Amino acid sequence: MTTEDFKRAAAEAALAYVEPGMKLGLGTGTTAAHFVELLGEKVADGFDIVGVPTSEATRELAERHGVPLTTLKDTPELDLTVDGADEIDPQLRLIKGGGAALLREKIVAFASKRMIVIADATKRVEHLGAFPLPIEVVPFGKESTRRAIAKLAKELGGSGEVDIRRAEDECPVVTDSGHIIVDAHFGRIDDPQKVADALNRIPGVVEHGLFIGFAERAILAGPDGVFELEPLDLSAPQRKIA
Ligand SMILES: O=C(CO)[C@H](O)[C@H](O)COP(=O)(O)O
Repeated sequence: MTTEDFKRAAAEAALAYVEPGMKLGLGTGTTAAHFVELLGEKVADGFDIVGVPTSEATRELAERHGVPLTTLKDTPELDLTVDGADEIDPQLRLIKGGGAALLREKIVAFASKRMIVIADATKRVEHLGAFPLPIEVVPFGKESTRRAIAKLAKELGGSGEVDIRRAEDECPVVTDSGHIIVDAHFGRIDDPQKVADALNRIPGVVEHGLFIGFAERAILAGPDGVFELEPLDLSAPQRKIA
């Protein structure tokens, strides 16, 4: 089986948590895309849900697959968000933003009563930080903001390398909300809340990719099967579900 198969298996397992009439947050990325596609199949079979996409890419995908959509303006409170992640630690603290959608992803997850993370098993880590932390930054003053983040990353033990994310044409990636993304090397993040608090104090930082206290459950799929992890489970995945 390939990584794509594992992502799809995790997405499929998450469907078990979707009930008729639910208002769903729809994540962004390749794993979330599997979920949206599978949801489309359920909708075609008569399943009644409505979704709020966390990016324009997810909006387009959902429309293509016939998933009914709404907005947070019309539906400010959601039942469940299903989204991917770049890293998941044993307390289900996450690094997100590899797909440059972290701001809308966090707003949608915060508007949801529950969040379930889906991923292939390689995303599970003991400590966050090997994946550079994506941070959404206002373009005005971006070099000053980048330097302030670099200083912080160094103070907290990282290499301090902070890169403006660029597209294939070398232009900075611009998010759906008109910001840029920087990827910051904090090294091993022992205290994610400390990093989050410090980043929130830097003017120009719109949001960062640390999701702390959001996920109630992670569904991970790998060569050993599909596992569920809950945040208080500080050891390895316990419950094999497929
Ligand atoms: O946070 C995200 C997008 O901003 C994604 O959920 C994260 O990057 C995981 O993506 P993938 O499922 O493609 O590995």
